[in-house]
Amino acid sequence: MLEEKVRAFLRRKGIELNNKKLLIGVSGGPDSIALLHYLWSFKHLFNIEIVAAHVDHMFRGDESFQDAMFVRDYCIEREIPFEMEQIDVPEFIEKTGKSSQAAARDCRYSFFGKIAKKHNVDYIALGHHGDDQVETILMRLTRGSTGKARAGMPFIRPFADCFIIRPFLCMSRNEIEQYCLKEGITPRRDPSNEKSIYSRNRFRKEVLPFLREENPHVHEHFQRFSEDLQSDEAYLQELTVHKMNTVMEKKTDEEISLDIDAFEAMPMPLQRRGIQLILNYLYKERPASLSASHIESIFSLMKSPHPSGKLIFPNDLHIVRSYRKCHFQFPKEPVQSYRFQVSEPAIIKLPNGGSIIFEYTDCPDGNLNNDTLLLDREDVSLPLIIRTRGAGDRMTLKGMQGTKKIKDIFIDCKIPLQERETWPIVTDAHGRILWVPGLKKSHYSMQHTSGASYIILKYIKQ
Ligand SMILES: Nc1ncnc2c1ncn2[C@@H]1O[C@H](COP(=O)(O)OP(=O)(O)OP(=O)(O)O)[C@@H](O)[C@H]1O
Repeated sequence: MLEEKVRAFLRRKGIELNNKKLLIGVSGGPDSIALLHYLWSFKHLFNIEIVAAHVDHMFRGDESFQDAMFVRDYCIEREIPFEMEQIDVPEFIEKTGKSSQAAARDCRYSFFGKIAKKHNVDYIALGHHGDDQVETILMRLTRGSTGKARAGMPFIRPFADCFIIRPFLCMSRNEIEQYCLKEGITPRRDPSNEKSIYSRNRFRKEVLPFLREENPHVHEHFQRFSEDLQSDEAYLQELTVHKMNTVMEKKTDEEISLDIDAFEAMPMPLQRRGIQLILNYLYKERPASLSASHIESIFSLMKSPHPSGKLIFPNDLHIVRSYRKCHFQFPKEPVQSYRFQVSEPAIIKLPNGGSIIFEYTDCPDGNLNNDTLLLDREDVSLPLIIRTRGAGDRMTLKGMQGTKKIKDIFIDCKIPLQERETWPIVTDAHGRILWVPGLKKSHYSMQHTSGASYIILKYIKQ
């Protein structure tokens, strides 16, 4: 019996309808009219308040208006408050370019949200049933969905300050039809439910009969599968968030950097979810063209024997591997190359976020590491030039014979590709490279010898 099964299902899901207010989305088809009837007939027993809501999508002219009238009349006869709206979905499709199903859904849900607020309801109940669930799961698996999308429709989810629930997920289409017959309800039939142009209808007609033949209770097993997968998924998701916070750095809303070694030490199921997490964070709206093969290509990039490489994803998301780091970012405005001249004490702010401090000193203190350069005031030709790298730049390193390419210094010091473009280089007035701040000094750099007068340059990285 439908009544007992639904009550047991709601009990198992921990939903207490007593003293609650519900909005029911009623299309006039068998499932939602049966749901309305079911909740209405238990109104006093449950002590619930119900409101019915119908949207005329204006797809089928007078026929769809008659659906609305059917639901309205049903409600008037039973003194059920009724809300309806005619929404010009064909016009909405024209404006947005959405598919007819997606457009109708968007319009419907925004109406539900509005009416749910108006009546201050606890739940919005929809008529999706177990066969819808089987179709949804199979369609999503066939299309290649990931994560919790594979689990189909949730029984409950938050929506517009209340919750959407689907009390009929435990029932088959056939059981609902039987209930309608028993209760003397003659639902409206939407002819588009028969059209094979819709993928759902093909699953309904071709796949469902086979499964039902194999096992008449197939929808119950799919529903269990859906619930188990959703709870496993929620748990793994929580673990993933926790772990990912230790291996990635959110630099901005549009940039995340990942430590590859720490990431690869995570268990594989968390790695896959971790990548999804990054993509969901960066893509505010996930592009439809993003597929499982994109995720695979990120793993290949990180595992590649080459220390650097780049992928370009939909909407121009760049994924750049540089040594043991992987950067996910939407490219910023390209940073222009720069060139500053300095011949007296000053602080030069660099476009890469760092700065260089120019000072005079007779008595430098502190340790003279690669972030500090000491020059003899008598020897150096001013102005000093602070600029980005140029093709063929070379310098003579302190304590070494011959010259070395600046490019090789960046490679030896494992400076990520994108940082090299904006890294400062300091030369004297003749263009001789004196210093690659933070990395290497040339043989022009001095050790402190008392008595002389110096220029001291300090590099403060971002
Ligand atoms: N035009 C509508 N107005 C109000 N609610 C709707 C409308 N269309 C769908 N719904 C709600 O969304 C649920 C799922 O819709 P879907 O389009 O998948 O099914 P349906 O074939 O319309 O189902 P039904 O047999 O209830 O007509 C319906 O059961 C109903 O609760």
